[in-house]
Amino acid sequence: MGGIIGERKEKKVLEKDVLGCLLNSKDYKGQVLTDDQVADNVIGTLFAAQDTTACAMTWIVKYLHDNPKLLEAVKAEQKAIQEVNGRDGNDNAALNWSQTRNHMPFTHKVVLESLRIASIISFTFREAVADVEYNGYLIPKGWKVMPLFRNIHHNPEYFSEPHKFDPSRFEVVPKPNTFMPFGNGVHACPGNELAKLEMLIFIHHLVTKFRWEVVGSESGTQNCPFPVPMNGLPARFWKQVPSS
Ligand code: HEM
Repeated sequence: MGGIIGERKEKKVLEKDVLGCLLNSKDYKGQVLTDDQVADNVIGTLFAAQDTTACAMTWIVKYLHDNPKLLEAVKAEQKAIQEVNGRDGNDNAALNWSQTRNHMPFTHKVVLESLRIASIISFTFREAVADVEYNGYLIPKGWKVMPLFRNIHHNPEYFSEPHKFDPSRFEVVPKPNTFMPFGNGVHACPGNELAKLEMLIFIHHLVTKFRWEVVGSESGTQNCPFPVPMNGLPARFWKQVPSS
């Protein structure tokens, strides 16, 4: 990273990508970020954005594989969209925004249920900025508090049969503060909508173009640091021949 600041002075760095924004950003005193701060932010974003979404997608592949009836329902929904896009004879017509927002209600519930069960980020930290009394306990100012999202997501009081993969439970909106795969409050995930969009697009292409078989998967979960199936999810994929 040694040369970035030097080069910044000579070249106008692109502003439209993440690295460009970081290299060009200035604080209220007009100070740019140091190379270490730029590197920290790039690594942080990769960690927060890429690994989380990749883990979520791994679980989606597993849950759909393990629940053939749900897979069929997702396929039906996605094939209907594919058919509409192929009507003009163009099999490769791209998905559009409205289709991802309005024509994937079941797939969307599959995404939410995957996020609930897998609880990719299972907890966060907050610091009490004032004394707080909660349920007869005093949390003194300055103490750290660790909300455990996974415990809330797996609490049968909020989600009946919490270990059952059941996307239909999202036909009813969960009670406030019981479903927080992207956290909550000022530090809630800014990539929330992007991540869900990526998952919908991924599922569309996965189920309309491929069939797959999980080979030799093991039960259990491994945290590296986000949860993935134990020893990964070895799978074989076949490209489907488009139906005439
Ligand atoms: C399935 C994918 C993802 C999950 C489950 C996830 C989950 C979370 C959670 C739980 C937090 C902590 C919120 C809190 O402490 O209240 C968080 C923070 C964050 N996420 Fe995500 N995230 C995902 C994808 C993304 C993507 C795609 C991006 C960026 C493109 C992103 C960027 C961030 C950033 C920058 C923060 C820190 C926010 C802050 O501290 O103010 N995440 N994410």
